Amino acid sequence: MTKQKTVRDIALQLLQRVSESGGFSHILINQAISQHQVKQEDKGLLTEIVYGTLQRQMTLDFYLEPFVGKKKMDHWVRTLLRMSVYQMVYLSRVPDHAVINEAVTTAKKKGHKGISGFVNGVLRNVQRKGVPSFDTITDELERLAIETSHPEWLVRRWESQYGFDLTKDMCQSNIESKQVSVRIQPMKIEIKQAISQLSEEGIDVERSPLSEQGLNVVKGNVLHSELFPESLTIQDETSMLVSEMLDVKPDMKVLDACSAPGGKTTHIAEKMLSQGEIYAYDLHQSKVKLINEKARVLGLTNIETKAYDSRELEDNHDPNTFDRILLDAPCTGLGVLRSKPDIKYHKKEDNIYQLAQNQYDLLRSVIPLLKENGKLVYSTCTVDRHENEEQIIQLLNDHSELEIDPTFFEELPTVCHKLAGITEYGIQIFPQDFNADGFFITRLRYK
Ligand SMILES: C[S@@+](CC[C@H](N)C(=O)[O-])C[C@H]1O[C@@H](n2cnc3c(N)ncnc32)[C@H](O)[C@@H]1O
Repeated sequence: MTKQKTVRDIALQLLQRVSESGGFSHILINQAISQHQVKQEDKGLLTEIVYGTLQRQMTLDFYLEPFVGKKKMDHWVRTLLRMSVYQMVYLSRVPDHAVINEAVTTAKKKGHKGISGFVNGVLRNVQRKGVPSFDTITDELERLAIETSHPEWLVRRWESQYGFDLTKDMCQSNIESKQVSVRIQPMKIEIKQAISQLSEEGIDVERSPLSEQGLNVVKGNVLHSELFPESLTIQDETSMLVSEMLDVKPDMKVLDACSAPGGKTTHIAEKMLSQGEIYAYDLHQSKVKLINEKARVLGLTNIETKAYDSRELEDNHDPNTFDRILLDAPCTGLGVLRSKPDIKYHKKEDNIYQLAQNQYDLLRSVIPLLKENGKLVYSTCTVDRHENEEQIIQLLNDHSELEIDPTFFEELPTVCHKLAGITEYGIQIFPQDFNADGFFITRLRYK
């Protein structure tokens, strides 16, 4: 790290960039770590400050309100106050005086004496008087929104769709850290062997109940394992469940219509033991390259990629072609707010309806390509009935020749059978169910 850039300087810069560009925080963090050569021991603190401040942005503004009122300030000053209060309230290992001193130094460097005096005054007041209590908010949905830092429209929408208790659990789980999981490449290592090698490397894992290739990390950093990345891929276990439910066999012809960056495509390819054929499409060449790179690292050769608009695949493939189709559709991503907390501040309710139209167009365009005895999995990483169950209801209305594959429910892992999100149209997995990403998954077939 260069001398003049401290971890907190980098954190401030990153938070500014995320809010200005709406860019994804995990990508920016990784770039900053390599660009500033952040030391190993500082990576954790940097990640914690950036994610924590983003994850709790609305809560932090609520905490600051009595001390700053409606005062106009530059965006970077607000960001500096937010990240400082985040550390004072949530990071017990960092002493308050150190946080305040560093914030004041940054304010002096970036602004002028007046600003550093203001930052000093606000933070010392927070330290002396403490942050306000949520009990002052009488409306329970507004309180939940502020307490867990979710936009109020979203909390109200979830409550109307899933009820208060589920919504509360979901909001709470969205601000906690989630389970890290990995998928083994079974052509390179057997799962038992992977468990014992990881254990020798000081990494404790448990088998995932959702995928036979999945391991949940209990202790240690898998990125440091010798098995990574050729034999291990980082992937949420709920995401693994999607490819499991596609029920592929090695000799099949498979379409993955929205496939970048290739997490599920490569899982499917592994399940097919790199045999058969997978056609993996995505809109842009730059994204398609990511799939090729993943496949290369994992040694998979049965994937043919192409930049293509999957709403027009009928021009590229004959009807009745594929044994299996996966449509892992572009969506609002409301199930992955823990990894991408910026989504909750940028997405608007209208986006749900815009994306739903796109999802439906994609669904309608891939259906004719399914073989008569084929299976089509529709999935999203979002939690919203309009993008999920309601799409399927509409599709079944418009296509009376289709039905939900009844064997889908039988094949779901036992741990899923009693989940609150199971309906006759598929399964909605909430983030709190497995401490992992929220997903909707269903499977269709011809009657
Ligand atoms: C949820 S992501 C897919 C994630 C991927 N299945 C994985 O597991 O790594 C949805 C993808 O759909 C792509 N997409 C959006 N509209 C599309 C279209 N009309 N045709 C093809 N791909 C599209 C997006 O670029 C995005 O990469």
